[in-house]
Amino acid sequence: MIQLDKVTKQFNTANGTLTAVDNVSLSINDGEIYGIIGYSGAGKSTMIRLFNGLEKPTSGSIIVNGANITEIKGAKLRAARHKVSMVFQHFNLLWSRTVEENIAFTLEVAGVKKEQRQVKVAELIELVGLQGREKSYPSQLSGGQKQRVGIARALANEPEVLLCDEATSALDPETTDAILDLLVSINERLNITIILITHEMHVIRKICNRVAVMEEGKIVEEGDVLQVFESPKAAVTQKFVQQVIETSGQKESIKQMQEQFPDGKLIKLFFVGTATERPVITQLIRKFNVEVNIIDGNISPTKSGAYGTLIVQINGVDDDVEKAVNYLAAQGIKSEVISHD
Ligand SMILES: Nc1ncnc2c1ncn2[C@@H]1O[C@H](COP(=O)(O)OP(=O)(O)OP(=O)(O)O)[C@@H](O)[C@H]1O
Repeated sequence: MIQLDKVTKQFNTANGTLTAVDNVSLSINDGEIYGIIGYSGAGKSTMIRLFNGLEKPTSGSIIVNGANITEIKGAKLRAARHKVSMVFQHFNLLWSRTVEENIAFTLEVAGVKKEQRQVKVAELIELVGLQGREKSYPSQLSGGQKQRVGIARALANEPEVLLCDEATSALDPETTDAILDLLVSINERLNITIILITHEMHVIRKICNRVAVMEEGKIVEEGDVLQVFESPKAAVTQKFVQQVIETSGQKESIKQMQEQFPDGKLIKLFFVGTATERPVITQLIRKFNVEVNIIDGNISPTKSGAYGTLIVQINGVDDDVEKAVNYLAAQGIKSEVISHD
């Protein structure tokens, strides 16, 4: 468990005191994937550096797995830091070393014997899916492969916490998804706590259990990812949520849709934590005497179920349409009628 209690970090600059992290309290459970999201300058990098003692808070306390890293020093601090590893946006690899030598480096520094190092490196290469690339140099790897090396290296000394500093921001969307999948499988296989910072809500939605939204050094909102998606309170959170839920169609006016589909009822369905494997729309057509056209939608999986919206046109006699809408409600799918015929 990681606990921050009223943590503030200030920097002295030429223009006076700058508060990068402002009175932040939060707790992160063992084994969860916790995301911190914010725009540039919100204080995310400073926050993540506080977790491994790279920055010292101006005030407040940080407890990582029982150790108050704001108070301990020397060997105790080094041991506590050992349990927290970091993955970087720009990989931070040693360019003159091969993949296996990069991963072995942390073990060399820790004084692990050669035979043990070789076993561990082989294990890590398999874990991150880099078999066959052991002898390659970083310059011969794709961005995604470089980040796999960065992740393997971070895991070499068997940390309890993995910090990811914009670990996918330098990657294209497909590679981002593959690296996020890898982080989830590492979290599940090794039961390691992952804390990531990002400016992309897609990353939060895809892999995090909980999220904290940062603005001007403060946590302005915090909670389960689905809950935050369902009812974002702070303006900045609403903006982030929009990033992932608006489809091209929904960005256009609803009025246009109403003109294009004048018959029946246009209904917006909200899927929040819904099991996507249930064929709800098929059941709707089978059970009721209605026709359903899917007009627009954006539903994506989160760690706790599907999240998103679907706009459908339901055609039929009033009574049947109403029954169909009630059926959806009974299935836990909220709906909003956006037009009547
Ligand atoms: N060492 C430092 N000295 C002075 N000011 C700093 C220092 N590090 C960060 N800051 C300031 O603290 C504020 C928060 O910066 P931080 O890098 O933590 O934000 P961020 O959310 O990570 O932004 P980005 O995504 O652009 O890195 C900024 O105003 C930044 O200029």
